[in-house]
Amino acid sequence: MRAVHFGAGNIGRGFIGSLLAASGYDVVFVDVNGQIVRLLKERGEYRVIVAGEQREEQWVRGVSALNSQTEREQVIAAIAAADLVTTAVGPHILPAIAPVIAAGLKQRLAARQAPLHVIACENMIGGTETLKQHVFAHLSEAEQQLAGESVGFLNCAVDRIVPNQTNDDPLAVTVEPFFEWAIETRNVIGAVPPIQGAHFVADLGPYIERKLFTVNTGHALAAYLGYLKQYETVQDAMKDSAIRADVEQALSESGAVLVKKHGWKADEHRAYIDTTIGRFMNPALSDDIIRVARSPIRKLGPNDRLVAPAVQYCALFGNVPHGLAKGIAALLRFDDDRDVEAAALQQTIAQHGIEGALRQYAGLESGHPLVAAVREEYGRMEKNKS
Ligand SMILES: NC(=O)c1ccc[n+]([C@@H]2O[C@H](COP(=O)([O-])OP(=O)(O)OC[C@H]3O[C@@H](n4cnc5c(N)ncnc54)[C@H](O)[C@@H]3O)[C@@H](O)[C@H]2O)c1
Ligand SMILES: O=P(O)(O)OC[C@@H](O)[C@@H](O)[C@H](O)[C@H](O)CO
Repeated sequence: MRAVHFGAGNIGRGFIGSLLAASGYDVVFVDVNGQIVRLLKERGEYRVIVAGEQREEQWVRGVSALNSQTEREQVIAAIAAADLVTTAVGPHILPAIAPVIAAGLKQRLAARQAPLHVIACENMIGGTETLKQHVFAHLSEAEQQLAGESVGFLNCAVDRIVPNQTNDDPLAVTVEPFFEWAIETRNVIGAVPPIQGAHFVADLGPYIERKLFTVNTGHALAAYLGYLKQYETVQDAMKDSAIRADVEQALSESGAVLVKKHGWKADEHRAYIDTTIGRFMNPALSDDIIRVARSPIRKLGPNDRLVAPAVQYCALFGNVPHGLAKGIAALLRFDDDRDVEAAALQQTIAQHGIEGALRQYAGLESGHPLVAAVREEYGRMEKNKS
């Protein structure tokens, strides 16, 4: 079995590539990072360090790599011969990789009709569906029809905390022990792709929302509130009892939405929240706040981790979730100049106020009750810097 994986970064090497190799796939990583591609080619293996109560090392073997900028034809040929194409590049990169995936599909469709599955492992609702739309924009109607018969685009929810790496070996990747990969079977063509440890589900909706509105919501609160108090890592921020209480409150609010909307059992969801908070506090990891806070405009999106559960909470319960509102306010205060989205967000706020930013990026009109709550929290942060 052959898999082509776009994005040999933290989650690509630390989770997807490692699980696919363990499942028996020959994994070809595709990346634009020349050093990582060269080392993967030279060595054909790398180390995953699982950092929990014990430290465990696993070797991922039999992998290779291609540079999508300089080896485009080889990437196309690899896709044409693959059983599985996966991505972990970041939502904003999906349009950039769509042309080469489309070219691979064209070559494949001309030669054979064996099923191919495509899975985008990005933190977003409908990530693979979004990738499909970008890919289909590069195919003719006839090609789209053919692709519809043999290419299954499967949405998924992917969960494993993989921080920015500080190992001496640039290929080694330190990860947490926990992982969960829920893959929707709705668009499977033929048999589900054999992936060890993946959880195949008929309807991904409850799983992606549980993951995004718990793990990523809590992470966002810890990062944005931690940034305001000048902590460097999520682990340090979570040791601050006030931040931890704020994370807890926001997760109780998003949890109320998830339990009511999807029928997750309240006690089981409570256990899921507790596990999540334990993961944020894992003393064997050091996760930079700047990584978790990255791309605040994306994270302010109407379907993303803060605004979506907050708006749904307002609609379901008729009042405002103040913990989530505080998270949104803290996001609006994120002004680290190493992050291009943070700079653009601060420029929008300077020109149009936080109401303008909430309208433009979150789709929230000024009359929405959440806006007043965010404004209040935002003002309080100005006074207290926390
Ligand atoms: N790190 C985590 O804890 C984690 C967990 C779950 C999901 N995710 C999601 O996975 C995705 C990747 O996150 P990450 O943390 O691994 O980021 P990362 O920056 O470590 O990895 C992204 C990789 O994509 C590569 N890339 C960029 N442009 C490319 C292109 N045009 N073609 C091929 N490769 C390209 C980069 O060089 C990099 O190696 C994001 O959507 C993120 O939300 C991350
Ligand atoms: O990757 P992002 O920018 O969407 O979110 C940052 C972190 O919350 C995220 O990478 C988590 O570590 C991950 O989603 C855990 O599964």
